[in-house]
Amino acid sequence: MSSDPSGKIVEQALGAYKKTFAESTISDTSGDFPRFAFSELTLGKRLGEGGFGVVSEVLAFDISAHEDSHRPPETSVEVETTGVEVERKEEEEDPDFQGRKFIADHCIRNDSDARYAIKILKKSLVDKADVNLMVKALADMAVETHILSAIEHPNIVKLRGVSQQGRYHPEYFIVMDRLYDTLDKRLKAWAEVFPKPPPMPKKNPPSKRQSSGSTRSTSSRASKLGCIFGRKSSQEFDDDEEKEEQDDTVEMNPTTIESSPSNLEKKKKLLEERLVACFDLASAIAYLHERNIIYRDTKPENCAFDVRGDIKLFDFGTAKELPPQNSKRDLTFNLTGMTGSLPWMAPEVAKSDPYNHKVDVFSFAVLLWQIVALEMPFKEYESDLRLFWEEVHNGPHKRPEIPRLGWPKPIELCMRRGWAKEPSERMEMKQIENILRKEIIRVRKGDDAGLRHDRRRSTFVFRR
Ligand SMILES: Nc1ncnc2c1ncn2[C@@H]1O[C@H](COP(=O)(O)OP(=O)(O)OP(=O)(O)O)[C@@H](O)[C@H]1O
Ligand SMILES: [Mg+2]
Repeated sequence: MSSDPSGKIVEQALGAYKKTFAESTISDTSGDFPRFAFSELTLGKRLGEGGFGVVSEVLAFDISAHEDSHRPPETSVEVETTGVEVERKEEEEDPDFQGRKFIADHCIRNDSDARYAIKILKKSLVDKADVNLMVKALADMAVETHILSAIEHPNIVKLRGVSQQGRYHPEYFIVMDRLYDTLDKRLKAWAEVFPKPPPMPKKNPPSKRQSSGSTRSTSSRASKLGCIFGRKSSQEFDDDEEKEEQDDTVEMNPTTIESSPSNLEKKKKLLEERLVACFDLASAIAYLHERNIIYRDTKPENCAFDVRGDIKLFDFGTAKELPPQNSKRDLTFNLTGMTGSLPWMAPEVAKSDPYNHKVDVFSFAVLLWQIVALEMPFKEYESDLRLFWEEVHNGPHKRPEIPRLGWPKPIELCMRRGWAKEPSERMEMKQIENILRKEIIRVRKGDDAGLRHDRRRSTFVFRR
């Protein structure tokens, strides 16, 4: 990466960035974060890449060689000291030095794991010099920096530092916490714990569709989700453990192997783990909505687990701050259409109609279904996009299937009232968060430990 993008690209990217924060009430505090030159970083493994960005772990921040350029202008120290003491005193008092040192000193955990990662524009994108793509990529990075600098939630990735280069430089980067498995990877691992049984021979013709908003698919893991949420409801799952064990001895029943006492324990743990991930994400999105920010790209690829196993939302390039008048809920805005990823995208976004924060509720409801069902939503339309448009975004407004025997009613409610066609009929994320909290407490038989985000331990973020 060499030359600066042309003035025209910078101007357009700045324009797009400003549009995102037209009447902003959240301040960009990125100037308060420790700053680093790209040449100070020793990068390790490449952790992933998206449309614009590539993310790599940072093995070292070599701040010593560049410290001179960071030192503030000489200040007069009115005590008699030696030159070395003056220097040390200046360093100790300089918040920028302290922030940089803090990151440099903490960048490796337990002598081996990188604690931080950087996101920088993909070299191939910069080299391609496609004006429109570059504008979008630079604007996304600027938006992401602004939003991440202004928010703090235990389930949103933390910004730790920024690049010294200006925001519209191709070598601009942000430093954040290094995350591990993305949710899509974890979903596959969860699905493998209790593999999908072979399809049962059909005894009866399929019964009528049980509810509005179901898809065509009846085969799926979702239909046998009894084995994950309890056959009838998770309440009965809790109450009828013994009975269930006996029921499961039916010959050829594919759940036989899965329902030994130790497997029941495993299932419960897995259920709880997944519900906690859903609750944490709901809480993160509700937090954004309280600040008038819409996320617009909720999907498993944009969620990942940290070293402690807590889920985090990241990738804020497509987030948007709504104009303040949205305090009158359910006003809609003319925003960019087709933002996000199709299976989780609300119909109004797909159709480029005006929309508001309820688009995140739609996406979350589809994601909730995915985490419960351990299936890809709308996969039956994978090879027929036209049919997907016809049946999901238009016509019958089909939705993922909720099995006939049902999941816990509150969970079903979050799905049905989350992906309602009319945004005004969708619940608020806060309501969903509260429902999920109650559900976890119920599954844990009253234990509410760790479910108050405002009381959770959060790692220290160094700012001036
Ligand atoms: N903090 C992190 N720690 C570890 N891996 C990360 C982190 N942030 C992102 N990744 C990995 O890098 C990938 C790309 O990141 P991200 O989604 O932010 O980039 P993007 O170019 O903005 O993506 P998109 O095309 O989805 O908009 C992610 O899918 C994930 O695998
Ligand atoms: Mg992404």
